[in-house]
Amino acid sequence: MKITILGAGAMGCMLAKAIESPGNEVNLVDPYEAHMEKIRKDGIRIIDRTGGESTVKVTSANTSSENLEVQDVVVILVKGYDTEKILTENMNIVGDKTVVMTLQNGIGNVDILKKYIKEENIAQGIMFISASIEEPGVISAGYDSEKTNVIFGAINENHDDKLFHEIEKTFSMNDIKTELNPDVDRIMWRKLYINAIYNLPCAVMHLSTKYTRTDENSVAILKAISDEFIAVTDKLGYNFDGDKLFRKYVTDAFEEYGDILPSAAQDTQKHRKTEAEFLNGAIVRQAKKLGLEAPVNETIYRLAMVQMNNYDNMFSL
Ligand SMILES: NC(=O)C1=CN([C@@H]2O[C@H](COP(=O)(O)OP(=O)(O)OC[C@H]3O[C@@H](n4cnc5c(N)ncnc54)[C@H](OP(=O)(O)O)[C@@H]3O)[C@@H](O)[C@H]2O)C=CC1
Ligand SMILES: CC(C)(CO)C(=O)C(=O)O
Repeated sequence: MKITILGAGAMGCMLAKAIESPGNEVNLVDPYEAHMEKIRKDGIRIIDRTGGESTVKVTSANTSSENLEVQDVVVILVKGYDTEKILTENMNIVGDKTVVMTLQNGIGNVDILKKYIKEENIAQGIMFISASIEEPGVISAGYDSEKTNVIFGAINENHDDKLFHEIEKTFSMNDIKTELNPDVDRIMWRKLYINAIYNLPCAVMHLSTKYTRTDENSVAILKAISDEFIAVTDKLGYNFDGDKLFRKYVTDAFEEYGDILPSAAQDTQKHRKTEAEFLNGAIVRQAKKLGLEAPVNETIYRLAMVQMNNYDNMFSL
């Protein structure tokens, strides 16, 4: 299978690890020239946070897709604010049957894909991996190889089911497990719960997950975000158990992501944009559509926007 990953940052490189096998062509496209050059020369070095290292070899790693043919699958793994740009820049590798898949966090990327791609060719999903670029060509990552790490699904019943099952196999070549799941919409909202309580709150508080869970004022904010999320998702018909989710991810020890810097906090540290629109911003948009209010999500979203619009104007701590 010919697969191109548009956006070969932390998660794009982890997906390359999932696909690498002699039968597959894996192409990376990313504007980070030094990163692409290092990967072309030495492959991707992946440092597992629980110990161990591996090297992933890809077919090509370039800043542009101009030399690539039409692909079987194109996966978008840039940050949400770059989705439209990267897709429109690379339509040369998208053919009539190419599956275009978003594995980005949050809600809203599919609506962007729908503007350019037939619905039966769109796939959406989510990755249960935490990773960051340490230096060009080097990724540090944490994931549980006993669990499913990537879940994806179709958005339209007229999709090519055989091809989607082939993709499931192709994306499970190594110790990263990928699952095709008909309930992917619900799973994406369920993942948004974790991102909504941690990504922007950690970004605006400048704290890792551990300290947002141990300060009582912060816990009160996380609880309010959680309650509003549950009101919205109840109205969408998902009926998540809010108390159980809050206990699992906030009150009790949260081993998987015990003390990490979520991707939006990493972005803030580097004075980059965050995916605010696709995280708490998406909850606010959905609440409005449903005639609900989500004032705490809206405040966190707006604080994150103020912060990312004013990196140059801030005093330092
Ligand atoms: N990191 C994590 O732990 C997790 C991240 N996610 C999600 O995965 C997605 C990707 O995040 P992540 O891998 O962390 O992000 P990174 O910042 O590590 O990587 C994104 C990459 O996309 C590149 N890019 C941006 N615009 C373009 C373009 N026009 N053409 C080609 N490449 C482009 C970026 O380059 P440049 O830097 O030059 O802009 C960057 O290298 C996000 O939706 C995130 O929320 C999900 C789970 C966990
Ligand atoms: C849940 C978490 C924090 C790690 O996978 C994440 O999705 C992110 O960092 O954006």
